[in-house]
Amino acid sequence: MFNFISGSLRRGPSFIMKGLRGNPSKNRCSSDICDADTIFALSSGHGRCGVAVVRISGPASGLVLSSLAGRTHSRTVPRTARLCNIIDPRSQELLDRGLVLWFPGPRSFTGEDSVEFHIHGGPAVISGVLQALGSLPGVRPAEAGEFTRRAFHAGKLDLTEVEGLGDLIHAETEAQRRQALRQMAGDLGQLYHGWSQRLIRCLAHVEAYIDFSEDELIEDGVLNQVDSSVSQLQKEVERHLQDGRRGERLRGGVQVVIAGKTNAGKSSLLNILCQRPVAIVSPVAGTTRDVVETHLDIRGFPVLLSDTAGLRDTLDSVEREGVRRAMERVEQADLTLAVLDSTHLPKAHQGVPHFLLGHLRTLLPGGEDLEAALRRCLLVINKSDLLTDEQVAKIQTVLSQAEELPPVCLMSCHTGHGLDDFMEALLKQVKTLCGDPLSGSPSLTQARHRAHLQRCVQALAQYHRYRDLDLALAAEGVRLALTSLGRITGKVGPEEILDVIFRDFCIGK
Ligand SMILES: Nc1nc2c(ncn2[C@@H]2O[C@H](COP(=O)(O)OP(=O)(O)OP(=O)(O)O)[C@@H](O)[C@H]2O)c(=O)[nH]1
Ligand SMILES: [K+]
Ligand SMILES: [Mg+2]
Repeated sequence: MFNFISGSLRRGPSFIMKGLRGNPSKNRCSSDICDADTIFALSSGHGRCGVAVVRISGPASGLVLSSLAGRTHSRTVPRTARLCNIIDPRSQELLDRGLVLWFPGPRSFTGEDSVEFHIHGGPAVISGVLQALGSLPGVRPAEAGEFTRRAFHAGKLDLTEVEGLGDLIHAETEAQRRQALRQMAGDLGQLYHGWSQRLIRCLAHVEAYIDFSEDELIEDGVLNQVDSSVSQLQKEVERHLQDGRRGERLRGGVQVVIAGKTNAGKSSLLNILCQRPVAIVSPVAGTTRDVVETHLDIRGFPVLLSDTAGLRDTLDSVEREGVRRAMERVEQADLTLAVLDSTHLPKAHQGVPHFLLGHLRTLLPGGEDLEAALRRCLLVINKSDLLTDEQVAKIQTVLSQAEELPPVCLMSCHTGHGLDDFMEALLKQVKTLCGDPLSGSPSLTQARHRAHLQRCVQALAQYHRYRDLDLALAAEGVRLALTSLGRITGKVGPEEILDVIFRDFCIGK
């Protein structure tokens, strides 16, 4: 597409470097730490355990190996476990017998020379080995996250991968683990990296146009191509942003609130879901006042479940505060379980759907439209054991025909009738709210990603706004968009732009 460019390199590529500084060979990080130190840490969990792993990284790792394991690294096969006596270099006392692994840089997690000791997990063994390590010159305990930070500095991981690793360590449910693994494997980083590559190309072309179009070295069509690339990218980023917060929700847990009138059986439902008596259940209306929260794993999906005070008008100021908090929770919730006492339904069954809609109207937040609120709701008609079989059958028939209602479950916390159907309905909603972490394009998982992506979209709009007014300002928009993406991955270096210049512009050279 370019007909030029012998002239471009004569002028030099400095035009492209504006605003992009930094060490081109490494990822950048806000605080620069001294990587000359060799660091060590207990990498397995604290407390008594069968095997503990102590990790060492840095230039003195070879010294550590010879001092504690009596072997020089030149005699040690890399990445192969070997049973050794582990000795205290000060006293030559035997500390333990364990496995030793040698990872010469750059093929290690941090990119530096590294060693791992797999030792017995008793506190005295661990502290003996840690003290022996600390006695060596140039070797010190690691700061929190320092191994990962070194891996980032060495370009082994981008920021999204670092976050994925952190999420994996904290993942409590299967779906969270899947999402974290995917992010750690670089799926999200690659998506953003791909977008960055396209923007770099756009920027390079606009800058080149600014610098060389007067010399008629560039075809006119170049800017039109940039226009459509920027528009296309803008659409993709916007689509990625309109994910209903699925990835963030899966990472942080789905907020589910149980709400309804007093004595509907809300706390009974909470206790069934948790399979233990978390909240007090009693026939006294107004038993629950505070919000009672528990974490649940619903078939691999994380849920933060809250039981709330029953809704009623009351003069009791403490209960009123409870009701206020309940309403607040409903407003913030991803999903509301609206619980109702089945004996309160109208006797004329045809009137049930209308009655239920009226009930939901009083319960769900008034600010947004009811339809949107209904999508985030599951109706639970409790105490079915107090109805006759005939009544249950009639209500179920009426409900199955009521299309305007959210999913409804007729059940009993006392007998467990309808509980399986309720669990299925709940799982379905939770799954929809979290999405499938393995299918489709990877989800953004943090508010930080969202903020930078929103800035990216705004910056791309700046390109369009100034395209015909001031090309330099338009280019600045692309540069800002690029920086926003770079902030997510932690990667934005001039070398990437130089690559494009050399690849695209130096035809035949
Ligand atoms: N028959 C019957 N009684 C139930 C059922 N579920 C709950 N109850 C009873 O209903 C009463 C109220 O139950 P709770 O779970 O305390 O109701 P709640 O909605 O939390 O009440 P508040 O916290 O006061 O708003 C208790 O006596 C429960 O034993 C049910 O499925 N069938
Ligand atoms: K009660
Ligand atoms: Mg209660």
